[in-house]
Amino acid sequence: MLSFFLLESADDARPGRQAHPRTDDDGLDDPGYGQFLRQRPRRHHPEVPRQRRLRLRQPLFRHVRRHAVGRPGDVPAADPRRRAGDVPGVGELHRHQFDGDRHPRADGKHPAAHRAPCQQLLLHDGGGGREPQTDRGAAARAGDGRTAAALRAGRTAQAVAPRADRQESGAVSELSAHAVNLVNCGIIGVDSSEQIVLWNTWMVPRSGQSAARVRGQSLFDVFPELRGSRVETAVQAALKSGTAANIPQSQSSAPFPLREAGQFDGARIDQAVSVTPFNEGKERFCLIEIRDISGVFERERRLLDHAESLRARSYVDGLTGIANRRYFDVALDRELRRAQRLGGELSLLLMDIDTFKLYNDHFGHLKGDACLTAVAQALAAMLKRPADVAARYGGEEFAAILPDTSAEQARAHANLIREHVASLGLPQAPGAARAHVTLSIGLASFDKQRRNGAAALIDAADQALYAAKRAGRDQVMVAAD
Ligand SMILES: Nc1nc2c(ncn2[C@@H]2O[C@H](COP(=O)(O)OP(=O)(O)OP(=O)(O)O)[C@@H](O)[C@H]2O)c(=O)[nH]1
Repeated sequence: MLSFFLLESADDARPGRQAHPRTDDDGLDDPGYGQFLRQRPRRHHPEVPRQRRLRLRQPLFRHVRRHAVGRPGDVPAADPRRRAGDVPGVGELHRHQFDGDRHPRADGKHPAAHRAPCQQLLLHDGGGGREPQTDRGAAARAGDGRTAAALRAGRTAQAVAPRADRQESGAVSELSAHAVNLVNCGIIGVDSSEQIVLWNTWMVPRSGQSAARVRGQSLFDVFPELRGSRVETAVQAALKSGTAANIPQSQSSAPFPLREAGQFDGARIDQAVSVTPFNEGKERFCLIEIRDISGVFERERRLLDHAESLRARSYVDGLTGIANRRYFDVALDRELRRAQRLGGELSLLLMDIDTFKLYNDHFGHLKGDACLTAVAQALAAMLKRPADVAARYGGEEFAAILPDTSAEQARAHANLIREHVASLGLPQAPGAARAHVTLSIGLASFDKQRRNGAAALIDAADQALYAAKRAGRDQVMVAAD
């Protein structure tokens, strides 16, 4: 059952008050709507005692406009999170309805006797400024073959006749009108000449345009930027050949200049737009549905960011913060293929901290970890080219990939790295060959004939590293040809 609210604003109650345009709750100029509210109580309910009228202020106006459908005695039902007491005046509104139902009036008549003529459904007409259709025939008409005429007349608000008198088709039409204004998406109807005949309540605060302002105007005058767009093509195809279309997200995520309700200078909301033709009598119309999918986009973006950060983390060594073995493998493969393709040079360094077992045994594992991290950071700091890669190869072993670097250049750079690590002055354990932490480095370079794969290159660098160890540590050895 539909609900009927009897309303009067505090301003309206003042005698002799001059009617003047009022700004509606969306901050939009909507004189018709304000006037409708002001005039209604007196015109339609002269017999209701003044003291029983509600004195509504703006917050309640907003609430009622948003939650105008319910049953007598319901708490405002459109928003289940709200209860009657949440908005000042709403509880009163419902009490008022109860009172009207339960208690006899001063003149002894049961309120049911005066309720019928007072029945009004306050359904926002999108700022149309029209009187609601109070004649019972209007509801019925809107459901029959004259819907097209009703659309042209812009009847987005419809009257509710007493239920007993309602015709089935009229009731269906009323429900449709309510649904159009309650759905959580934008609905625009255009006729065969692309003029707007339907503009639901959702559109008003997001476009900054009331139904009264846009009704009868060309869609492309209201939104000039849509000219030449995929939306225009889709609307024309719908009107000319009856083809429905979804506007692909890839072409534009926000074709209509719509923003969060009430935010006229923020970013546009992301939109899913569909265009559907329909016929009414001999005339073809087109329905444009606009759904706000900003939330979906935002969630997608967050998921992508999360996936990206997981991927990045999966390539980082947890202890030292430089690339891990997994990344080293991927990078070496990529650089080798590049060198093979372009005939370029590529050198690989394998580095090992000398007598690190002694270090660990003397200072303990935690200090050992700190030493590994310091050496790793020193190594990374020495590799400045964007394509260079410093990685922890495993345990106390590190690797460096040096693209576009010959064996001779790599040897010089390896010595700089070794000296830099030595210069850190990290104290070694007693009994080590040096008083500070040092590196041994094995070097191998890409060779198209013999060392053209990752395994061969790593093996050659490894052998050079062990040669450096055998030769006394703290030195660079180049793999033999
Ligand atoms: N603290 C710490 N120690 C590690 C880690 N990974 C490997 N090590 C230690 O590194 C040491 C490597 O020792 P060895 O392989 O015998 O080689 P070394 O003592 O460095 O001697 P040379 O390589 O011949 O100079 C071992 O004691 C490992 O426990 C790590 O992540 N943290």
